Amino acid sequence: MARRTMSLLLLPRWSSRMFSVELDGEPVYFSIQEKSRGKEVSRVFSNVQNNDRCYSLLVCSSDRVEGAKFYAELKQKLLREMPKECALSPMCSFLPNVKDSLLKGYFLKDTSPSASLSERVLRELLQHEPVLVCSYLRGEDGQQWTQCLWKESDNRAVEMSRDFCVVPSEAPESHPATLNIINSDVFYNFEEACEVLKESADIIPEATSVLELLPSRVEARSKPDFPVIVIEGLDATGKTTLTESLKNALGATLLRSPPQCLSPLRARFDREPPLFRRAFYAVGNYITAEAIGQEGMKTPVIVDRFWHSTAAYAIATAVSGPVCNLPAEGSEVYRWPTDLLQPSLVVLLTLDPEERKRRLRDRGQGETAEEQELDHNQLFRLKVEEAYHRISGPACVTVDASPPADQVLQQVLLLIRGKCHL
Ligand SMILES: Nc1ncnc2c1ncn2[C@@H]1O[C@H](COP(=O)(O)OP(=O)(O)OP(=O)(O)O)[C@@H](O)[C@H]1O
Ligand SMILES: Nc1ccn([C@@H]2O[C@H](COP(=O)(O)O)[C@@H](O)[C@H]2O)c(=O)n1
Repeated sequence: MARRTMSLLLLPRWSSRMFSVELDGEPVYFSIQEKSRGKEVSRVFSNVQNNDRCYSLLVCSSDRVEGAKFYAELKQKLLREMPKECALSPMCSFLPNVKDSLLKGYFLKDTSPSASLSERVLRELLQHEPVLVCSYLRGEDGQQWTQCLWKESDNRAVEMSRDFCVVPSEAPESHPATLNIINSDVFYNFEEACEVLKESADIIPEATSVLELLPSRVEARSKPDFPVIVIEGLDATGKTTLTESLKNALGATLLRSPPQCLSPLRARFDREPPLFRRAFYAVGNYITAEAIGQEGMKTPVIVDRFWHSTAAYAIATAVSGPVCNLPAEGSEVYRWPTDLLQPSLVVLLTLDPEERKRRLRDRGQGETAEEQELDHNQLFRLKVEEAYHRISGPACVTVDASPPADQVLQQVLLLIRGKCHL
């Protein structure tokens, strides 16, 4: 019932929506108009042959947990049930500059001989799942495409609503994913991240175990007496090596985020869709912050990954395409959470990609799916690094991690002594 309410609510602004289909990893934008102006064909349809059929499916649930879970399952469901000749491209729809207006889904190009199977699958999805379904029809001139939003009637049959013409569109000012980053991919206070875990407890029982480990609320603590130094960087840039050496050199306490107590639950959340995975890492920072608050009264504290990692990986994953698609420097998505302890210094270790790969190979350990993505996808790696640089309050200080380990240590000790008077 919630799904239908949402669909109807969307319709009044349906014609103001923009659409984006990922072609070769790049978003291609189009919008819809009541009357066709000009004959320009959207690039989305440039390779569609006469007998091919195109559809779009957008997940629209008023319940974010249900929506996130269903979106994650949808691809497998479509691959399983649609004709094997049906190609899927990620797509989304959004109202330009309207926060939280992003709907994610798939664009389908079906080249199978008959429409019957795909239309049956889509009809069933429309009736039972939180989705909007559209089909695209080629105009009589063979050029212009129209978009028809499907709707249910009497709980069964599928009718088409009024058609709109598809027109190519310029890229919006900011990548559409930016509209939904706050509180879906990145959480800017403890309560918001906890709320996701509470809402997801029915479908992810481990969320309850995480909640039990959390402080009941985040207390406004006074700053620790000793400096707190965070070491950040992509995997295999030398964080573990450096943090261990710093611990010994400074007589410091070494902590990490996520903290040890979350280790048994980590693999479970790494398999979950971004909403849940990011909330898990977000609350991990608050557990580590509690420990920093206590240990920082006794010794300097070194922290292996903290907030910069949580936000940078989340933003880089949410935003598709090249680095220029990231939210601009100064965007609110790069701000530090209001209630999270601020370190005295954040050091970002950077490394030439080839050397990083060599160290990964030499280490010979397994990689997480996200780490494999870093290896295979140069764009993703660049986006993570750029997002690291753009996060503020505190900003990170970059250190070249390519010299031998003892030289990197000396370089960072110099920085610490300069900044933290140790
Ligand atoms: N400065 C250095 N020069 C050469 N090799 C290094 C240097 N620092 C670390 N290494 C080696 O590179 C590999 C990766 O280092 P390390 O495990 O410290 O990275 P990491 O950033 O903690 O990785 P991850 O985030 O994946 O845990 C290790 O085999 C380590 O011995
Ligand atoms: N504070 C953190 C720490 C880590 N992450 C996520 O974990 C992955 C990298 O961690 P490794 O321990 O394998 O180096 C990466 O996928 C980050 O998304 C995080 O979000 N926040």
